[in-house]
Amino acid sequence: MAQYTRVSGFVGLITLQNPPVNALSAPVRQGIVDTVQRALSDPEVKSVVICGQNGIFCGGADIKEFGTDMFGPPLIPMIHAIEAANKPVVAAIEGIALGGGLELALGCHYRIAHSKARLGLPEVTLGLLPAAGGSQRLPRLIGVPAALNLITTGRHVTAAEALQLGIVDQVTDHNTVDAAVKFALRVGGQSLDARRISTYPCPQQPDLDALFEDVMQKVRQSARGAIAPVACVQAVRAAATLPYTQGMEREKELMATLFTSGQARALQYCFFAQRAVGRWKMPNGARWDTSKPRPVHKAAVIGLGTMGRGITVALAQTGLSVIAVESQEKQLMEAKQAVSGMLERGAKRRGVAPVLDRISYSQDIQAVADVDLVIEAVFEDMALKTKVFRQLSAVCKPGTLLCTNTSALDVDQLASETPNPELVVGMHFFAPAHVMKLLEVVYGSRSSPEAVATAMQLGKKMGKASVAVGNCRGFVGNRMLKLYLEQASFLLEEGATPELVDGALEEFGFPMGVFRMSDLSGLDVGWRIRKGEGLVEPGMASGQSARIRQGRRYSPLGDLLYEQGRFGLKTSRGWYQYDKPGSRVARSDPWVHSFLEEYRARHGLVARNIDHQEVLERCLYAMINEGFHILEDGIAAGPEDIDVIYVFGFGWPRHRGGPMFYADMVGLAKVMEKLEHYHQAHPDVPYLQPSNLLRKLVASGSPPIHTWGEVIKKLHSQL
Ligand SMILES: CC/C=C\C=C\CC(=O)SCCNC(=O)CCNC(=O)[C@H](O)C(C)(C)COP(=O)(O)OP(=O)(O)OC[C@H]1O[C@@H](n2cnc3c(N)ncnc32)[C@H](O)[C@@H]1OP(=O)(O)O
Repeated sequence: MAQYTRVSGFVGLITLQNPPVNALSAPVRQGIVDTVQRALSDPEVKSVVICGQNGIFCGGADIKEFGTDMFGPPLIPMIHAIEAANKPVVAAIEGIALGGGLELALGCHYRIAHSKARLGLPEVTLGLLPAAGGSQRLPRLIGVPAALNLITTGRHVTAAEALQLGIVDQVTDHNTVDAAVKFALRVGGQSLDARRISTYPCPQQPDLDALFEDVMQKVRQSARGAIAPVACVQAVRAAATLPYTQGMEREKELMATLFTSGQARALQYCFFAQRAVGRWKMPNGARWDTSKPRPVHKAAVIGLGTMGRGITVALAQTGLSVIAVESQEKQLMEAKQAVSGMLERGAKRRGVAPVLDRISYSQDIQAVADVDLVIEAVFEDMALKTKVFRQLSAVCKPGTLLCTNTSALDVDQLASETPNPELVVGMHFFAPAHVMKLLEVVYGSRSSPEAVATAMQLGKKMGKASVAVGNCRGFVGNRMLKLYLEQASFLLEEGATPELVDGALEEFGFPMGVFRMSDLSGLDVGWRIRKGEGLVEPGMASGQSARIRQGRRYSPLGDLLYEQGRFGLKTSRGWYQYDKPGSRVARSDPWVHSFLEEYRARHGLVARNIDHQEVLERCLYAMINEGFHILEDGIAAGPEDIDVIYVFGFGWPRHRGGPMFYADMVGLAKVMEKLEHYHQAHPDVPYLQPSNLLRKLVASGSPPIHTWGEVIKKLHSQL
């Protein structure tokens, strides 16, 4: 809807009304068309102001309408009518002007923004381009390089930057609508010839071809297979080289391809999934809207290794007072220096003062006596963590939340070491903890809804996509990752190389293949995890039974590399070789190839040709199948939770929506059939057998992903 009033005698004020973000739904578009017409036909009205209710201009097109039969007046003629008006139209931008919202403002003759407003064309993040003239008007207004930057990244700019770029005409700290009305009164009756952006020539740019070639190359590289950023460059190129009307034709043509693409569906699914995970629920019925978080002002971090340092930075940057505890003096000093460095670099990037004084350091666990929440981040060892939890229970004030950053260990076991197990939850951060956007909040069987709500709220404050998950080995992310890693190693045994496997996964869109990722995180880390699981047996790695552990197929390849001192990047040798320790440029290593050949010969394995398709199916479908087990077990509340975890924590390409969405796109029947095929070929790998839930979904006609919950509910009620 749009409300119309006449203010100050001569100004028609149009207010967009569609909470929460005044998205341009069909009724809003109809409202704009009607009210603009009314203002233009009223002889008393000399000028028009468009604003949004509740301090928000407009969040763009209504994303919920995409994929439905869209009705109502289309955006493009609506914006053209505003631009063509013979009375000045001023956009009063408060809060946000995003996507179609900014395109609407660009159709206005003037734009006035509040100093706290943010503007942008984020369509690319939804797999689209600004196709209501945004790709044609913005370059004409601010020049090609700046428009390319905004449109291909989708980034939001502040009002100050928008003013500097020339997107807005004025910024105010006061009431924006009042300022816009005053402005509208002043410009009423003035010529609008120079105010219609579509009539501007695109600012001249030296060597346009070279500029576009360079940008296209960079965009293709960073897009990792996403098509929208490439289409955005093509649309801006049309603005720079064609008259406006032809440019609009090109914009429409490019949008037609994007609009119905699987990538747009995936990206829009991710948008809503990211928001849906905030509405968490636990199998016992506890949920986000009935559970009250506790206030957290002061927190503590125990253990200042890599994870503890990152968590300390993340907490301090959120505005909390933090006590950072490390029992070893040397470690503590090193950590203090490292944390200060991280805070200073972060502050410099954001143009703010570093918050070093929010952190105090101590060697003594007694220092945490009065904190509201503790995050334990000591070495991944149950005995050590148990000891810390016992100490914390004795030291902390009643009601302190005790959180563990374990990546796989049993949260219930840790909780059982404390007198108040309801106050224990997992807060599983991902390295580097102050950078990575994912947080798994792990509830144990006795965690209280209040404890979960508090951890979820803290995660949100830290800017993390926080997902509540149940307690099992590896939770969601690492439980699925284990099978992905295993399949990759099996493929090496069967004839693949690290380069082939990584090539297939990087072509799929992962920023890094599995072996490059292992080199980065350290082969010693993986070895320690396997040792903790009782899988590494000294002297077994090269023996006859090396390839069977705990009754199942096992690949000791990672253990053998570890035994050679090849830990990855840190030793400059791993699955690849590196010029020096820490260098990130992975080069093929002939040693690894001969090692694999000798290994196969020793174990009587005959190398066969393996193609990219098989790599993807084996690695991804094994992981997806585990995702179905996780849903069946109730460890994740829905497929969105798994997908958000993979997109935000494991580099799953967002334009493919996450593993469960991908399975839906590929077709559940096909995923099941392939799993059956690979299980038949590898009967010693039980997890290749399709899960019960996958079978049930296929038997129910492969319903769309948003309805899987019903099948899961039915499955649970049968148990
Ligand atoms: C032929 C031409 C066709 C199409 C043209 C398309 C051009 C476009 O305009 S595409 C849309 C561009 N706009 C965006 O991408 C903005 C998306 N929204 C956001 O980035 C954020 O929501 C925000 C506006 C910055 C607000 O953030 P925050 O305050 O953190 O609140 P949220 O939790 O994110 O959102 C609240 C609530 O609003 C829903 N929502 C937000 N934007 C839209 C939208 N454009 N359409 C529909 N719904 C929207 C969001 O989903 C939340 O609701 P939930 O129920 O919680 O999901």
